[in-house]
Amino acid sequence: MEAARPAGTFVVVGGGIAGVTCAEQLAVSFPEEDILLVTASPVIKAVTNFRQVSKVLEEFDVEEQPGTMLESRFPNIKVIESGVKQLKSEDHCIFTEDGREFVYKKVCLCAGAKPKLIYEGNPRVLGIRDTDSAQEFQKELAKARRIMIVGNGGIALELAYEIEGCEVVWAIKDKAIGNTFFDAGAAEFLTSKLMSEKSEAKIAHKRTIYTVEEAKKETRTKSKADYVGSALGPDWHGGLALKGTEEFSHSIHIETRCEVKKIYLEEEFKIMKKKSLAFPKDHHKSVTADKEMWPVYVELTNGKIYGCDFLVSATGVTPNVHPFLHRNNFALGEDGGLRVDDQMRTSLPDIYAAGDICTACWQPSPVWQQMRLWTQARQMGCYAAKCMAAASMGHPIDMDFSFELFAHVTKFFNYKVVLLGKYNAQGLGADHELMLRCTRGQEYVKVVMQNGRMVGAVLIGETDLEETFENLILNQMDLSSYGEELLDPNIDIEDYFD
Ligand SMILES: Cc1cc2nc3c(=O)[nH]c(=O)nc-3n(C[C@H](O)[C@H](O)[C@H](O)COP(=O)(O)OP(=O)(O)OC[C@H]3O[C@@H](n4cnc5c(N)ncnc54)[C@H](O)[C@@H]3O)c2cc1C
Ligand SMILES: NC(=O)c1ccc[n+]([C@@H]2O[C@H](COP(=O)([O-])OP(=O)(O)OC[C@H]3O[C@@H](n4cnc5c(N)ncnc54)[C@H](O)[C@@H]3O)[C@@H](O)[C@H]2O)c1
Repeated sequence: MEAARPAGTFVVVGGGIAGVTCAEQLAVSFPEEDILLVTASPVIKAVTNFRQVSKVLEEFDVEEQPGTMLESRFPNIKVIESGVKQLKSEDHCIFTEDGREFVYKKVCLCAGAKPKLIYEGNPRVLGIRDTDSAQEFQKELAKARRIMIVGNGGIALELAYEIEGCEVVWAIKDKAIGNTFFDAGAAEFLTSKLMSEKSEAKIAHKRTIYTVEEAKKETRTKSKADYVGSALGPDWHGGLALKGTEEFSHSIHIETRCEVKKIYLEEEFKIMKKKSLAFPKDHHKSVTADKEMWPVYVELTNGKIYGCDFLVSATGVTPNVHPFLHRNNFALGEDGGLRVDDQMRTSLPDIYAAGDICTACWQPSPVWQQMRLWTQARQMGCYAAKCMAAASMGHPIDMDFSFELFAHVTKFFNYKVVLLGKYNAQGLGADHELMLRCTRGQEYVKVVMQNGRMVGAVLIGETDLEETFENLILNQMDLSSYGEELLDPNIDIEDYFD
């Protein structure tokens, strides 16, 4: 006898970009059905002003909104504001913090990720993930004279450029800045901008819009404070004054090829009688001992010790799988995310996952890789909903086109940055060539070539090359005969390949 089809609704867990996009798409696919969006955060993230810049590049704004706004846009979505504390996969149900139980026929887990902090729990170590943690950081920065940033990815890059009025010691494991996005050449291009005084007319670029009044946030209960809110995204710092106590605009010192060896709070440090270093204002002068006392001291693996007001750990994220693991034997990826296949299914029946929580385990296109980014959260959320709908109707669907080519557009140091395909020659071994074009202070163009074909590119500045390069990577045209002309600024490459 055929097993009875489980009753229940479509449920989505998480009110970040992945969850909201998934719920919206389900609401469109099943206008007659109720879609439940269960989220621990008091606000949801909505994608607005979506622009398809080219075939795969997309840009959009993000608004933090109360759940009721989503409900009014999609009358068949119901937002439940409570964290999921348990998932019973065998019974097809979830239990929320406020004591409710919801039975699902299919559920998509979109609970995001948490910052992977070094020295988690130390009161002088901060991480940045959601609006609350960003505001906490801003509050501490407003009292600070010197901070240390540890990590070399997106958050560290943004902070290093944005912070004013505070000395910043930036400690990185690598030899150049921004290792998750750039090679040493691009890093050098950006470092020169970082080290020169920031332009006075700093262009305002605030894209994240916060529409929820402070009052609403203050009504959060203590138990909810244990949950992380949705991750911040493009221009998260646009509305925050990232300023320390001092009057200078920018003061940064980079310590390369080192990690944090140990952290000492002030009292501990005094007893040890070790020496800390003064902030190296002039790189040509020899380093001197610091005469000031600081709330925390950071000893680096290169032997140097710096005192500071606090340390920001911008050291990546871990998928937020913990609330769902109890008695559920999920297959996990190497990075700890829920493994999903090409239909966004986890290893357990009727459970899908999308966004930062999941690890893409399908055979990817040769020029796509997963990165925990805003754009991928939206694409995965949307595609997961389509897969859930297709499975309900009994047929799988083809992989969405957005997974054909990795494409990310962002802004670092006020430059537009476009990353395409294997932009850092990821996984290509020695079997590739790089071509470069660089005009200091203006643009940096790097293409990654393999067997005469373009497989990746980094475009910094207003290069206008993204669409053409995207096409060249997608159509894998043999470009061997063009040689270096490919990057010749005197040739209009768009006309060339028309
Ligand atoms: C400071 C910062 C800057 C960034 N900048 C960029 C950028 O410029 N460009 C870019 O592409 N990406 C950026 N990112 C990354 C991007 O924000 C994330 O990849 C993306 O938002 C992930 O979306 P998500 O929906 O998967 O997860 P999240 O946004 O983390 O949402 C998870 C949701 O699940 C909820 N939740 C958690 N646990 C539970 C539970 N047990 N029960 C119910 N609900 C739960 C949370 O409250 C939240 O609503 C940035 C990230 C940070 C932290
Ligand atoms: N503009 C953007 O696209 C943008 C901006 C900010 C954040 N983000 C995203 O938000 C998420 C969080 O950002 P993030 O900067 O924390 O993560 P990230 O993954 O971008 O970078 C983490 C960095 O920390 C370093 N690191 C890891 N462990 C370390 C340790 N123990 N000691 C020293 N360094 C260590 C890594 O080498 C890496 O440089 C990421 O998914 C990131 O892609 C994107």
